[in-house]
Amino acid sequence: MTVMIDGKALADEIVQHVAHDVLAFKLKHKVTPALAVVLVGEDPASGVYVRNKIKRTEQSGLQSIAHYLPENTTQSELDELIDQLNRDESVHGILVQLPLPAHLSEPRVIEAITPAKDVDGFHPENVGKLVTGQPVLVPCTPLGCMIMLKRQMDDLSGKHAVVIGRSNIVGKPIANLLLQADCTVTLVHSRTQNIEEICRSADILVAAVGQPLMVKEHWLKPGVVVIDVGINQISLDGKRKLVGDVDFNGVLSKTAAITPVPGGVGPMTIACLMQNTLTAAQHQLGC
Ligand SMILES: Nc1nc2c(c(=O)[nH]1)N[C@@H](CN(C=O)c1ccc(C(=O)N[C@@H](CCC(=O)O)C(=O)O)cc1)CN2
Ligand SMILES: [Mg+2]
Repeated sequence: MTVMIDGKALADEIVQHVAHDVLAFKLKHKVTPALAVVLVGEDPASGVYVRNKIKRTEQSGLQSIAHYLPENTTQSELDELIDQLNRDESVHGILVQLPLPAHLSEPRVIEAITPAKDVDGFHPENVGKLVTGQPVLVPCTPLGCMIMLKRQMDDLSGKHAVVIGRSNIVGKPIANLLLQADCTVTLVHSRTQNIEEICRSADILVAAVGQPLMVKEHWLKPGVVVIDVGINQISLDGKRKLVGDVDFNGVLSKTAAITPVPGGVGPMTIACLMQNTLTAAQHQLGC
């Protein structure tokens, strides 16, 4: 019997915990930690994620500040808004929803956010801290994955963790977090040879590649714990369906535990954003 790792239930638990700590923070400092979320354009999926972030921000007792900018926003207009949010002492966390429209530079925007307010953990200074083992603001999806793994496994030490995908948002940071948890880490990607063979030696498999149903039953060792970061829309029997990077139904005979899509990693990403906003506020107020 495989364990279904319930990301939604765990996310609810984290948000409740954050709400408790936010209350204590407010009583102590007479300040409400605030998260500013910036959405540029009309991407429907981004719109859903931003709405959910705002809902969770309010549930956590944090102050939510939303900036909706039109698709044709210029780079200098966006730079100007970020600069204003950086200087505003009542704002503790800043998040610019990705992807941005093609005419805007994501690296430039990420680097414009002051590292202390970078609740996404994407700024090179925060990436450097993560890689050198002094993490403060850790990217939300990898943080959520690690919380789920630690809940599921007594000890990660010495386990072979295979990460599929080398993105800055998920693959690279999670490989570093697994390394810090004393796993032996292999990061594989589209140019890797023998990818199936490498995956078959994994005790922990993290799939973050954006290829629907790519990981099949014969890629897995019995007893593996699978974290599926993929969120892919496919058309099945004429209906749109959300699936992960792992062939969920096909692999259940092999897995000791697995995250579903939806209801696995996704909700944890938003819960960890709440945790990061509180962490950012605590650091800014010197506690
Ligand atoms: N600035 C950022 N941009 C993006 C990030 C990020 O962490 N920071 N990550 C993703 C999108 N994302 C959060 O922003 C995100 C994606 C998915 C979910 C989620 O809860 N998914 C649900 C399914 C939702 C659906 O029905 O479509 C699930 O998996 O259960 C939350 C957050 C890229 N951009
Ligand atoms: Mg761009």
